[in-house]
Amino acid sequence: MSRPLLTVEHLTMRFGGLTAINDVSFEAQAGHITAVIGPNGAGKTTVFNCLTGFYKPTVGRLTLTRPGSDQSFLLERLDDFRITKTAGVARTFQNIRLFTGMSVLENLMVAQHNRLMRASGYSLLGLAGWPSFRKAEAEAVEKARFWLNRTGLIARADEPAGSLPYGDQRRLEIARAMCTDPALLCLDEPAAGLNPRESAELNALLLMIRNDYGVGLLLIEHDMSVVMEISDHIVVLDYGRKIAEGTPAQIKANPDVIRAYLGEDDEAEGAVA
Ligand SMILES: Nc1ncnc2c1ncn2[C@@H]1O[C@H](COP(=O)(O)OP(=O)(O)OP(=O)(O)O)[C@@H](O)[C@H]1O
Repeated sequence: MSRPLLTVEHLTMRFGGLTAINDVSFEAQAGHITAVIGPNGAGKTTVFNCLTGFYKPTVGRLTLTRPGSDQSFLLERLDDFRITKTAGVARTFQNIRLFTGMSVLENLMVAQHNRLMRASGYSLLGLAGWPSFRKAEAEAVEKARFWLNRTGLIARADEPAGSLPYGDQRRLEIARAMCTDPALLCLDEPAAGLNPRESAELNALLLMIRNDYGVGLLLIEHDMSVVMEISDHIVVLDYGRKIAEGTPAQIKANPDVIRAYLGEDDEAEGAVA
């Protein structure tokens, strides 16, 4: 069997006297959607921040193995920009972070800045007209337009990103992350603030990315209608510890998860429907 896309081993993160993550281990596979769930303060965002280089873990090993190659990267040893560029880990944020004054298309061009600068030879002359830059620029526009098509945003390519409805901005963030050709896409609460129709569109988009591009998705989400419908595997955290992992059916039936997070009353029944 091929190696997992992501292997998290004994991850521990302490902030002074507070242990936000305590000896957490799990795997995420390429072409799968893995969700990390748990109550507020359980440590979900801290896991993402360790994976994407915002924090250096106190203890633990985070291994990313690019599919179809033997290349593995220890993420905790890479600078944050190399985590995206070399290891292929992209992320979106709980609070949308777009360049709101730039157009939708320009937001996707910025995501490809590294490739364009390389093609320019890092010089103004290069920017002005080297053939390699012009070719890279045309490819970057093509890739941006490709993802705008796939996310249903192509008609809005020239509008300022900040003028898009909230659900469109969330999809634009995902399109921007996809423009970096990630092996692992980390999404921090992508359904936050979406109405039921937008949530359903988000589910379809994430399933398309999983199915058509074989990307591994790692998802933090409180909306159980999203988590239970699209996840292949769920990891449950509580007070920084992993208390369960398994399929959606296993997680829904797990007494520890019900006690700590999902709840047993009618309200929780609705939450996991
Ligand atoms: N930079 C930091 N400094 C100190 N404490 C932190 C820091 N980042 C997170 N924490 C603490 O770590 C714990 C886990 O926080 P984290 O944001 O990872 O939880 P979460 O599961 O993502 O919560 P939520 O669902 O509310 O976003 C919390 O007690 C939080 O206050």
